[in-house]
Amino acid sequence: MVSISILGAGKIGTAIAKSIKDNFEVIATARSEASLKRIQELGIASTRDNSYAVNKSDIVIISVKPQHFRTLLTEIKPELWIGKKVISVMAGVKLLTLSRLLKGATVFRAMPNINAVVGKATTAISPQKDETVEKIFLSIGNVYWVQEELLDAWTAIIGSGPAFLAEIVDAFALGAVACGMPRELAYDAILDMVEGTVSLLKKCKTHPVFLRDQVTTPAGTTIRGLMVMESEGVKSAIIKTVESAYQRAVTIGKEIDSSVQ
Ligand SMILES: NC(=O)C1=CN([C@@H]2O[C@H](COP(=O)(O)OP(=O)(O)OC[C@H]3O[C@@H](n4cnc5c(N)ncnc54)[C@H](OP(=O)(O)O)[C@@H]3O)[C@@H](O)[C@H]2O)C=CC1
Ligand SMILES: O=C(O)[C@@H]1CCC=N1
Repeated sequence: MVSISILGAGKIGTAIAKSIKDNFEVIATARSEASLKRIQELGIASTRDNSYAVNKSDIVIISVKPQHFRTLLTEIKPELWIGKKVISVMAGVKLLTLSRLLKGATVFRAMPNINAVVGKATTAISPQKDETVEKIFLSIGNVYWVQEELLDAWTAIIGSGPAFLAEIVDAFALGAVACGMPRELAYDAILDMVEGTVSLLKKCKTHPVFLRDQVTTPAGTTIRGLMVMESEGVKSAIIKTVESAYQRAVTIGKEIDSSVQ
């Protein structure tokens, strides 16, 4: 069985570990006792010793925060990277940086999202297709092989996207409460509506603007709401939201690259 170590089994690392543990031999690392215990309780081997984990495995997934990457590296003997496949899910950290630091390893950069927790992640991977790497990420959802140039944008839209959508759902719920709807009913109904809208957009492959126009009755309710969205700059705010997250991914990449020279 192919063995995989997951260095930094937090939110994303644990979601991956849970999904692959039946098909791969998995060992996960963390720093705190609480995290190590949490991982063990899921039936996954855990250790604080990153060198031990890397030494034991064919494939290594690095899922610490980018800011913790440098410290992580100091804990692993450099010769242990030789011959390993190493997949980083860290935001921003470039393949060039990885291959410079992990000498002798074949490096991949992947960007999943938190939907991995329910097997619905949308992961982009670079640089070139590898069957085993693909199998790992197919176990948490859909996989797209893309050029690395797209990964910072992917991070902003698909990686951070669930947080942005959650904010929008919450805003809808507050609107519902403002109109007198009970909060719990509102959340259930809004999530159904979001799911249905996504199905419609996917099934009919319609442009979102076409769907919008189908809903918008002349002198009806929707146009009044759309007028507010327009005057409040909602679309522009969302474009800027994504662009700002993208810029941060680019900056993280530069910061990490210069901090590990
Ligand atoms: N959260 C998300 O939605 C997404 C995150 N990512 C990327 O995934 C990475 C992890 O994010 P996330 O899971 O949210 O973060 P978490 O903080 O949940 O997880 C990070 C984990 O790393 C562990 N850790 C830190 N330093 C070390 C070390 N030296 N040795 C071993 N373990 C260590 C921490 O251990 P302890 O718990 O003991 O402190 C923690 O469990 C980031 O680089 C992020 O950019 C990518 C896509 C989506
Ligand atoms: O916020 C972050 O930096 C990470 C990357 C994508 C989602 N969370």
